Amino acid sequence: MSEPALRTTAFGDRLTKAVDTFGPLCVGIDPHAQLLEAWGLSDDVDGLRRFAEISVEAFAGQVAIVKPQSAFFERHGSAGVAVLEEVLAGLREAGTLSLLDVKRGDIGSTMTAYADAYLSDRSPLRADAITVSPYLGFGSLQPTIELAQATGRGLFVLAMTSNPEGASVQHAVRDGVSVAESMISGVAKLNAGEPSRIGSFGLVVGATTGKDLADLGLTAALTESRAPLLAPGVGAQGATIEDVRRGFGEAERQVLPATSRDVLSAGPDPAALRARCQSVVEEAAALQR
Ligand SMILES: O=C(O)c1cc(=O)[nH]c(=O)n1[C@@H]1O[C@H](COP(=O)(O)O)[C@@H](O)[C@H]1O
Repeated sequence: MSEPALRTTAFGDRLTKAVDTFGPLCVGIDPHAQLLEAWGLSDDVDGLRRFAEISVEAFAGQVAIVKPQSAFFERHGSAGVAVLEEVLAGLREAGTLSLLDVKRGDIGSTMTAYADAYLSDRSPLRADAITVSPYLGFGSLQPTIELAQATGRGLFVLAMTSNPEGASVQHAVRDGVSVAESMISGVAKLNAGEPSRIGSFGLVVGATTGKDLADLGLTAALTESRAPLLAPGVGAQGATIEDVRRGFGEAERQVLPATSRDVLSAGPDPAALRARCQSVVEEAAALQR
């Protein structure tokens, strides 16, 4: 499939507007088996669909961006993936930005197919942005970069992940440059030509990594990259918004703190989910001051 060069409003521009309107929070839709049970739902496609409907109803129009995690839909097979399509369509209809968390990474020719799957205007699984893994080499992301640019979509490139195992790869140094820093430089180049405060190409930098950012001397590079910084790990993984403020230094204004279980555990009542979400939105507003 080849895509016509469509140039719509860049993702970075749309994200900047969404953050200005709703504040910087990203809420995840992660239908864990335990959460389905806690919400009184069955661990099957019917339970998944109800969970997804309630989540979209609760979060659309409340936060800057919503991040469905593909794995929790895929574990229900093709019918689960159909529910993921419904989530993405529901967010689109509500005018809420979607970030599909799929962490794709493969050789370039296969990345072309992943780009078609998630970033093409024709795909039923299209999202405003996706997460990608650059650990087959930053250059392997090129097909997704090109299609994102053509269709006004975005990518979030894994740089410093929130899990403790990530450091063994991401802190490794070659020719005086850490792997994480080389990912930041790659993204900075992509954002250089974009006019808005933040670019369309983001980085994933776990909220749990604050001390490492200082130790590796990365906060200035993060700021200069103009990348939106997805910072998962707030809540269930132990990080707080205050940790983000301390750890990201001057880059804090680019941070989208991300949380899934911490907010979802307030369900299934949509009003309770919205209330929990709003309390994190208020906390996260401190990052923009
Ligand atoms: O790309 C991500 O979103 C991500 C990157 C990372 O470094 N750590 C991380 O936890 N995530 C995702 O963020 C979500 C975190 O969920 P909670 O721990 O429930 O808030 C999950 O969907 C993870 O897959």
